[in-house]
Amino acid sequence: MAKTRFVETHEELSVLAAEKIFSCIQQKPDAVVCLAGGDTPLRTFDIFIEKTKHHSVDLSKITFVGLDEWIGLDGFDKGSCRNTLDEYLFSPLNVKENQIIFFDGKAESTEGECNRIRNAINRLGGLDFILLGIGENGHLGFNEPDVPVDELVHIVTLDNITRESARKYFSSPVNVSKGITLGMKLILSTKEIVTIASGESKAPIVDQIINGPVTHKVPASLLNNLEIAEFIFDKTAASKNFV
Ligand SMILES: N[C@@H]1[C@@H](O)[C@H](O)[C@@H](COP(=O)(O)O)O[C@@H]1O
Repeated sequence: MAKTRFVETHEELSVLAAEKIFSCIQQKPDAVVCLAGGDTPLRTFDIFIEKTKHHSVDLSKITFVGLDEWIGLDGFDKGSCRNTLDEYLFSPLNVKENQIIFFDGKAESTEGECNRIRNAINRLGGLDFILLGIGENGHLGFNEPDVPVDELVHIVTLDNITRESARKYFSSPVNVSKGITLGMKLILSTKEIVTIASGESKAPIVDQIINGPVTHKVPASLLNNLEIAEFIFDKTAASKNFV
């Protein structure tokens, strides 16, 4: 069974999540780490950056892997997953390009891009740590409800809730209908998984994850079966279950 922690605030959630990433890289200075984009982890990144600077941690052997990207966008597009990670994590930490494995959502061949990322992660022996957010529909990365769970890396047609929520990341309208993402098979085989959710908009899906069945209709619920997985929910996201 996964562990579930309830904390009062987004700040507490961020401190805990940052500690998890920090402890992983301290134990394994050449860890392969995947950190989701989105809004929820941004404060986690700040705290992680402060900690690494405070302790003068050498991150030069860490590999950072991207979780997902909107098809049609790349790191130069403000609001893309890569652009967010560049701004909030990679640039402040001075991470070198050869330490980053990230999807190019503008690649000529999307299947080729899936293969490139799949092979790169395979060569590294898989992921040591992943920090995930949860979509309002329960998605992880871009693994939408009902996606096949036996994929390592794949292209997904985004559902309406995801397209709708995309608006918060972009200052002008973007037409995104597909995403490229690490698949559930790869995510679930990660050695340590931390999943965070904050905000009232996540309360209904968090309630389903806590009280509903483990089902591929709610991809995040699949984490419930894993010992190495931990959920951290703040009071706003877990309002129906806060203890
Ligand atoms: N595809 C991304 C996910 O990688 C992210 O973790 C999730 C939650 O995002 P947020 O933290 O902004 O709520 O949805 C987005 O659509």
